[in-house]
Amino acid sequence: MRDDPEEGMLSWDETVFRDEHVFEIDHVPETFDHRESQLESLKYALRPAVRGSRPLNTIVRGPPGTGKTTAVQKLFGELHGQSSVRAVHVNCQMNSTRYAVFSRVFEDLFEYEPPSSGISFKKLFSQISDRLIEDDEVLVVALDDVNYLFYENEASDVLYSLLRAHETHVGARIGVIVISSDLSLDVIDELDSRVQSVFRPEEVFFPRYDQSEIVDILGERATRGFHDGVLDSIGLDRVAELTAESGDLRVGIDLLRRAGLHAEMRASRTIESEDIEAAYDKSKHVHLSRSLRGLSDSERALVRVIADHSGEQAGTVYEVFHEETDLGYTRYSEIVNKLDQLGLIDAEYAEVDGRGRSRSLTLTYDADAVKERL
Ligand SMILES: Nc1ncnc2c1ncn2[C@@H]1O[C@H](COP(=O)(O)OP(=O)(O)OP(=O)(O)O)[C@@H](O)[C@H]1O
Repeated sequence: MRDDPEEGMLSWDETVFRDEHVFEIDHVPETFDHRESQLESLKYALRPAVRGSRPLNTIVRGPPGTGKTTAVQKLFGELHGQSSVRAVHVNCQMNSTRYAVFSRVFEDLFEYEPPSSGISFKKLFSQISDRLIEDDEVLVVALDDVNYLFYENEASDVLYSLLRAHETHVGARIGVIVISSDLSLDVIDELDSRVQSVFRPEEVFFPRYDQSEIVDILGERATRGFHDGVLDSIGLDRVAELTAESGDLRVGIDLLRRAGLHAEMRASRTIESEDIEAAYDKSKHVHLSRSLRGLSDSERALVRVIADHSGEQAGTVYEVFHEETDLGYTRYSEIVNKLDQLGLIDAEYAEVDGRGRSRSLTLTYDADAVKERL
């Protein structure tokens, strides 16, 4: 008897997923529970904009994957119906210079991109302000992942321009929501004093979800995403437990999706513990993947070198890096600092055999996991 090659496989139209899209990274969930007080505070800060005044500037802080972006996007979605408000969300990981941030705002207002060069920042800003005044709109800019502006030394310039707009462009009304997931970064403290004197934001904090909240949120997502009976409560509890280890809800959402795919690969119509454990090996690194995604070529090159020379002295690492990229020491030091601030490496000063203090550079993640994702 011939083996049936189809045996042990689900047919093309058999799947554990009812709607796989709900597990995608940019899916905005329909239900958004456990963030009532944060939404209230944000709404309070934004309310003046609806009446045509500048909103209260706000700083949103909290660890990764705690719903900060989603909360702001939900409220911006509601504001889009208001003719007096223009709400623009800027991802600072992707737009990490002042020119790039304002280009995003320009693009939102004019529905086309400004030239990437050949027009001065001043001109770009004037066009934005003129447009706002002409349309009688209040602008709210959400600077998401603002920590990236600090790593590039652009934060003070960006905020200064936005916050002083009503003085430099009379009639322009602009407010900012600054979002940071880097808890070691003291946003206000790190700004120039000229910015500090005009930036006194409201603060909204997003704590980690506790395990029962995670069960609740992921359970809702699983109900929408999987067919009935695919994931039982024991499986859901395990996913929540693994998610709570990092506190990043993204791990849990990714884990649900990968566990579903793993079950399908075994031709199973239900997710079992082996699917969850196997999937977790990849899902636990979603934060790492995200940090690596925004890096430039030379930054990636340095991560690669450190992965091969983890724990060695900064001077030794520099020699290898310079050999590969031809970049100088100043740029090298800047990149080391950025990778350190991103939590990808630990750059610690230590005594070296009586020769004074030097930094040693250590990768904070497993080297293979990093290299696989570069
Ligand atoms: N209360 C919630 N209900 C449903 N889904 C949620 C909730 N909070 C967060 N999520 C989901 O978790 C994921 C991460 O949320 P979000 O991107 O808003 O986090 P964040 O705090 O902005 O993270 P980061 O600081 O890393 O950018 C998203 O896919 C979002 O849909």
